[in-house]
Amino acid sequence: MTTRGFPEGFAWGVATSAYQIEGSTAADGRGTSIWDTFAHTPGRVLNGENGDVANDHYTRYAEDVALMASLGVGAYRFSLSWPRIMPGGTVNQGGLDFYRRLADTLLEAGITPYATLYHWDLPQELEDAGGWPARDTAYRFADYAAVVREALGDRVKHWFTVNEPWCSAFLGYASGDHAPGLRSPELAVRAAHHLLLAHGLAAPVLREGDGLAGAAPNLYAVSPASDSELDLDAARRIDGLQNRFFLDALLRGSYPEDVVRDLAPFGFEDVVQAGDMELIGGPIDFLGVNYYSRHTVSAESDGGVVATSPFASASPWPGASHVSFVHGGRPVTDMGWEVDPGGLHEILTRVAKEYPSVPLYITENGAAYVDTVVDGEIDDHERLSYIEAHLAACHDAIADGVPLKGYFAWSFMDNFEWGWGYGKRFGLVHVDYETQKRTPKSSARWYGQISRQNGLP
Ligand SMILES: OC[C@H]1NNC[C@@H](O)[C@@H]1O
Repeated sequence: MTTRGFPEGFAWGVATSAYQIEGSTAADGRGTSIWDTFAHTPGRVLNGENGDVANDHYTRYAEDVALMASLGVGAYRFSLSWPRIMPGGTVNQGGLDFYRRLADTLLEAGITPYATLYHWDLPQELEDAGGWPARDTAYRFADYAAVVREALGDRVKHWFTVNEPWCSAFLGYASGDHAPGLRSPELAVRAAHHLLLAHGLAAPVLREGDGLAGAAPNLYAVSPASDSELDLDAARRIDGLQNRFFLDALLRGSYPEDVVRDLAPFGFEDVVQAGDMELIGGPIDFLGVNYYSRHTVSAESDGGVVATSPFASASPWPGASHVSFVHGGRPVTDMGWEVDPGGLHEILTRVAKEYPSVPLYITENGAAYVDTVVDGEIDDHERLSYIEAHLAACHDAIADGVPLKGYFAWSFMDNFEWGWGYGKRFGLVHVDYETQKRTPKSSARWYGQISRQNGLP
């Protein structure tokens, strides 16, 4: 019974990424990624865990697609492993063949493939040549996009260029919490621009013919801890780096002046070259929004940090010194992130109101909670409630005129949660890593029902 219907054709999906689930990191010609290197470096990932095996999805993809279909989801957002497709800069048919098989299996099951080209697993040889701080990497990404479009464009029509460029740039090169684990704000601001330039160069390639493309930034609702001038300015800085830097560039073709000013001490103005912003702000068919929580920002430096790794790290916020994050009193997930579905409504209506109109997808939304297996069942009512509340926020946003076209739950199944290893479970489907047994949680069955009925009770 649906009392809150979603628009006809709304895409109900689940999402994953290559390094987090595939395993088989040396199979069929795959090259090394920066996450292979990072995860095998002691002290970078909890318990020394890595993606060598992960969910063994590379060999179990058909089983996983059949499980998705049995649940009733209609779309699947996955990522392509760049080092599997172009190790050492040369095309690897063995890697492309895997994604051809995956796309064909999805289509045969009636599931629409949505492919992300970059979900953080840069080929190591490109990092050795300078990584995202090096402008040439953006052009190598465009070459990769052309190979992918040629090989998979007959099967895949929906493309996302880069996933969460904020994470790749600021966790990878400023805080060091993510691969390649560097701690240089100067490198981070260069990386942020070149990830967006990579998007700008690749989007026209992916949009040739009947291709549809966008990017998938991670956006947060942002509030000051108080209405003091210092807290208001701290919130401005965080909102600028987390949200407006990416939204303005992608949707307006310019960077916000206040953020450019904040980043000037890190050499940011030298990074942008003539023509870059026209490329970055070029036409897209949709924008992905990855949303998890709200930042409540204080100018007091004795507050907390947003946990992005179990290890002590440097700040991922160049130019935002004396900033800390406080809890607003809401329940938190196993990641320590506040549950705030109102923040999703806030972000969606803000993008729809303040930026040129573009169709939106929730490309990631979900929650980690500690799951307990009882007689082979997992009753993950907290995760189900989290998703239900955020879907209600989506429904309200659509009623308020937001052109929301779909929702991808993060994640289809438990997987490698970066610096946290396998200890944080976001999946609708439970994975026993000893046996690789998949078990749908109560949230999976509920979500599949919502998908089939295209609406909330
Ligand atoms: O932290 C949960 C997710 N957030 N966005 C990127 C994904 O790779 C993460 O697993």
